[in-house]
Amino acid sequence: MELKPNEKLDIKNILEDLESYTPKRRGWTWRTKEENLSMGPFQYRDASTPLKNSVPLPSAKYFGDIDPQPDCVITTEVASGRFEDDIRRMRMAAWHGADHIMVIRTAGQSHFDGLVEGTPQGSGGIPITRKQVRAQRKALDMIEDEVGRPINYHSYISGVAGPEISVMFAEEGVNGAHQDPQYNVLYRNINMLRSFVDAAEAKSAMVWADIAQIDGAHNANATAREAWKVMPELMVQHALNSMYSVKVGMKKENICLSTVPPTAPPAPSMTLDLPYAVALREIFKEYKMRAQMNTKYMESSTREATVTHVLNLLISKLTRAEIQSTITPDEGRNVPWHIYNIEGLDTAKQALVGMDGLMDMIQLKDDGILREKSRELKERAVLFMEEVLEVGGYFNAVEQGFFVDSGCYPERNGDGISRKMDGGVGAGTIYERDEDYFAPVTAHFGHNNVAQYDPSAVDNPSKLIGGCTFEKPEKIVYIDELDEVDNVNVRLEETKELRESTHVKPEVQWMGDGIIMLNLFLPASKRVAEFTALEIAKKMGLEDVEVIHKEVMQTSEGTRIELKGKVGFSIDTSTLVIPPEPIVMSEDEIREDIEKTPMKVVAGTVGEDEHSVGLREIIDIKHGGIEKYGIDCHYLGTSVSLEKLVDAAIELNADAILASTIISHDDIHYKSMKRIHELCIEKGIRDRVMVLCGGTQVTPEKAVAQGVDAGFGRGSKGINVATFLIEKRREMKNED
Ligand SMILES: Cc1ncc(COP(=O)(O)O)c(/C=N/CC[C@H](N)C(=O)O)c1O
Repeated sequence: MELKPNEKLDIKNILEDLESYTPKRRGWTWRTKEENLSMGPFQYRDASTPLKNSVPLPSAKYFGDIDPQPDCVITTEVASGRFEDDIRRMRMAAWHGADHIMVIRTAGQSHFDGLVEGTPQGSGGIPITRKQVRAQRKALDMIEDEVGRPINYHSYISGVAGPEISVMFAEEGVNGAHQDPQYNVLYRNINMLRSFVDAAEAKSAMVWADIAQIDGAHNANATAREAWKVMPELMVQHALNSMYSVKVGMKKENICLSTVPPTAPPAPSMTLDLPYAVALREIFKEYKMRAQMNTKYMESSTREATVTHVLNLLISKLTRAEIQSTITPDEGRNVPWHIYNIEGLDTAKQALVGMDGLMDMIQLKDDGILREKSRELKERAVLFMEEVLEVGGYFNAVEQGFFVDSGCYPERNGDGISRKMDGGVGAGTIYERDEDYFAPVTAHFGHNNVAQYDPSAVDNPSKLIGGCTFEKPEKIVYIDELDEVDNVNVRLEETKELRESTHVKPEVQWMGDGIIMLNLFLPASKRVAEFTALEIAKKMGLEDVEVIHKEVMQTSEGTRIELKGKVGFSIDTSTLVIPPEPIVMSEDEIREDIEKTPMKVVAGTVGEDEHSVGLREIIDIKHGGIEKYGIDCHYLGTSVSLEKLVDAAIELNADAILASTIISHDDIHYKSMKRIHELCIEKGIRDRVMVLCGGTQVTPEKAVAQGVDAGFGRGSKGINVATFLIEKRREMKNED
């Protein structure tokens, strides 16, 4: 099914016939670099092939709506718990430049000792199931065709059912996955021996399916007490998982090290994080870098998180990152919401495009603290690895609490995460394969006694059963639903009214969740402001109100509060009176009309307003202004008094007055409009002079309510104004 940009995704259509869906391709896709790409008035040195459909940055309108794409893959993490709603967010993300969709799993899935089936709702993530994976990969097939760039689908291969999930991912064409046995051990307390045996099996299936691997080192950043102190250990963790993967047969270009700049301001981030980033890339030259944004030092200020993210992006730019993972600015306060996934993506695109060509102009110093610190970190990492060997290897080192110790190795605080070799989930569940063990499957790791049945099948064991599910997808046992209540069909029924009618409710992550946000300032101390805000929200009729961000402006003078709350109603959009979009005449039609009947206008920025750019763009030829159609414009400049503007219209016998104002304090812009209208009446010209007013804070309907003929808000262009002038003049002529 081909998606149409002006039509919503049909989730029911995506769910149809999933039992026979097979993936279009396997493996990871990198972007295609476009050397010296020309876009609009510019040349780009670090860009990739542009998209067919996308949403440019807001300021792209100044440059012909260009939307250049950085050369690295850009990730967004999506997982609200309802995969059907996440599919819509994936489409929004793809239009904002994401080509790597990472699906967070429902809390604790790592401890499920088997595959989950059906489509249960998750918490903090999605229960990864075959049906849900198929639905999302099928949707991404359509979405990637719509935006014109392959999209990598990604989730996690970890936990007690790691191998089973890996096989399922290989069967279903999943393109990327986290796989790192150290994650099981340190963060999910799964038995270390089981974890590494499972990892060999899981990685083998990944190798067969060409799945790109991301490791779990970033978790040490997030878990350590002082994240900058685990840098030596991180390099050891990267080395252990990378080399283990190579030994299993994974190609190095599919091994992506998950690296997070460890700190954030007010730490002196660059002097701490950049040496580490340089050291890491010097040691792991042959591997890919997956740069993740810092999530440890992230509070509920989305602004602060965004600045930290931009500093993280600078580090990626100064060193290298083949995958740039974006974390939504609100990770510090909620499960990521639609709008924040998009903000994270736009932050990455904006910063990376803004830094296009940077490394052709600067280079990192070859001496000084950068190199000294980088060297020191590498030495500490080597010492760490040497001591691991001294104590008898990784498993012993884990038992002795080597990892995530908050000392900066070789200093130790003794507070590392220690696990017992014979402890944890899945302990004692490894069984030696019998001599006559045989599994007729592809990409199986370890001893598989095929020759006993057919020496010619040693490299292709599944030949003995005519192919396994990897060669014969029709052998996959597809289970649709297991739970009659907790499944997508029930959820779709519950939200049917909103999906299949003209009723609309606000939402942050789920269709119909009704949640909105309020952003307000209260001239009160933090605690008083918090409870005042809650009271305001209740009086507004919001339900389940919760403050999600408090920011002191000054202890007693004021506090900024952000809160969320639910609206209990929906709006039937079919009952709304929505004024038609202003139609735009063709340039030729406008020119012909002006040639036939010349037009003269006076224009100025009024009152005490010195902003001239907006009006100049409406007037000047080079901005596509109305002069290009032959309209005779008399521009009076800025801070023009209202009387002077009206008098000029009289002296010049103008057909129209164009007044611009950006300043909107105390609604001064609307008061000025009303006054211009009144002055034209008082001076007896109102019936023959058109009055148009514009500015970034102008709402057309409110402008007309002041008595003027038209208002033009943010984004208006010369052709909009010219169209109105022609049409209004025709209307006035017909009335005469
Ligand atoms: C190596 C590894 N395996 C599994 C999981 C997840 O495993 P559960 O399903 O048990 O939560 C993770 C999680 N990482 C955090 C995601 C981060 N926001 C990221 O972008 O990387 C992991 O790092």
